[in-house]
Amino acid sequence: MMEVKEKQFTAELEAALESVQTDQKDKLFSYTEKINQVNLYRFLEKAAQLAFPRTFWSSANEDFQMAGAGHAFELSAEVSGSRYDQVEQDWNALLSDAIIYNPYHTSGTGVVALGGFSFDPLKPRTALWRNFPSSHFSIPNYILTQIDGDYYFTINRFISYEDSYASLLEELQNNRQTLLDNRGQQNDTSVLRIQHKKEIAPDQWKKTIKKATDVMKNTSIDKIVLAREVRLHFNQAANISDILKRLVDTQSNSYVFGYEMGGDCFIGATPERLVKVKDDEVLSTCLAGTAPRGTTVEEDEQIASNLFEDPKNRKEHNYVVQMIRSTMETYCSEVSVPDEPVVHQYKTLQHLYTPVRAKLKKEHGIFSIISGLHPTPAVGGTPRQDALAFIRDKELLDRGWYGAPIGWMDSNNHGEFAVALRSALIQKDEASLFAGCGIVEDSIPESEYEETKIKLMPMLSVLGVD
Ligand SMILES: C=C(O[C@@H]1C=C(C(=O)O)C=C[C@H]1O)C(=O)O
Ligand SMILES: [Mg+2]
Repeated sequence: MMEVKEKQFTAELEAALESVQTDQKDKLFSYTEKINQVNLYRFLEKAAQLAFPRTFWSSANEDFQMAGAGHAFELSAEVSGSRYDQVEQDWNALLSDAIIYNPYHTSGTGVVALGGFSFDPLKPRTALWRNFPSSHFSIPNYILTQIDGDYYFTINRFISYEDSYASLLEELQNNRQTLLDNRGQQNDTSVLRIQHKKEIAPDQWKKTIKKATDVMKNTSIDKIVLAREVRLHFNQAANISDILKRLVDTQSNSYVFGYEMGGDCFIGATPERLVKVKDDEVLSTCLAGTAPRGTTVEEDEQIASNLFEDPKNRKEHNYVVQMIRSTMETYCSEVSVPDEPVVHQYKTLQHLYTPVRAKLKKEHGIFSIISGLHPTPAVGGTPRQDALAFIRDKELLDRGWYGAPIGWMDSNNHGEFAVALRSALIQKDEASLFAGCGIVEDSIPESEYEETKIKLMPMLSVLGVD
């Protein structure tokens, strides 16, 4: 730390400790500084060496990235109905007492909570997701933020009145030094290989699709999203920071996330924004309807125009648009949705895409919108409750955090959540991958199966070779 900054830091820390002791109340202390460039993946490696659980977020165009180390404070709610309210209340309570030094007021610096929810709190949790509660947010102890090429470093420490100034200072300065030290061994050069790949009950999955299409022919259910799991076994423990880097490098137009809990890490590169809030500006995305990429430009364009014209894919997509538009109208004004989707291209596939823009009504925040939107018919179905009941009853998978909101929010009430698709739960030398499809009345099980394969490809390719 430069001399002048160090003085500032020690003065702020001292004042924070004094405030905690005077009020006899534990408080979160947060200190942000601007720093020179630091490699985010190296930061994550150092965090692992210090045994800190890690968090990571990279926005779709990579101009905003956060890497977190440790949990200075955790927000978690197991209650199902009001889990969004509970997290929001705890977050507001934490902020109301927090002692924040942050001259930059830049999104994603200072007191930032990263976290997410499970897909369906009413589905019994299995051992697979034992480390991931129904909702969990972390205010990391240390956050490295990159915005448009500028770097910020935040220290968050929950201070108790029993803490001593000298040991606090030593702890924070030592960790800061280790985490921001860009030297040391380069990333592991050993090659991760997939030794064993097991598709979990693919035939039964296809049968469930048939069941769903039968149900849709005879009831008012229009769409049900069904997902399946692939379990991998590697030659060695997977290196999380390497995999996150590979996802960022290879998956353009995608949010890359990582969330570590109890040694397991949920990672993904998802194309789907659920909601972004910056001041009163709200953005959401309708994404559904899928086709592969072509091998030539002509073939690619032909596939895209077929996708755009295809009634079955347009149907899948329109259910999402209708639902997101009506939900946004509840919480926002000036909701603007184009009449037609466009085709967006990703590494291995193309999607129908409709962006949504709106202005947040004063009485609402990001959590009201999340609670209204999740699960959209892109991951649940329509009508929502009937589709969810079918999934809960018939899908073999414990989705855990797959298909659910994952993201961040800060003390300026800025935040963004994506839908956790194209994702995997890494458990040392094993991993579970997830992919699903929007099933409508005219879905063909075999084609939906092929669709899941192209959705699994990006994750399989960064996790090694067969
Ligand atoms: C369910 C997933 O993706 C969803 C399903 C899609 C579809 O069926 O066309 C497309 C995008 C998402 O809405 C997934 O990737 O697992
Ligand atoms: Mg589809």
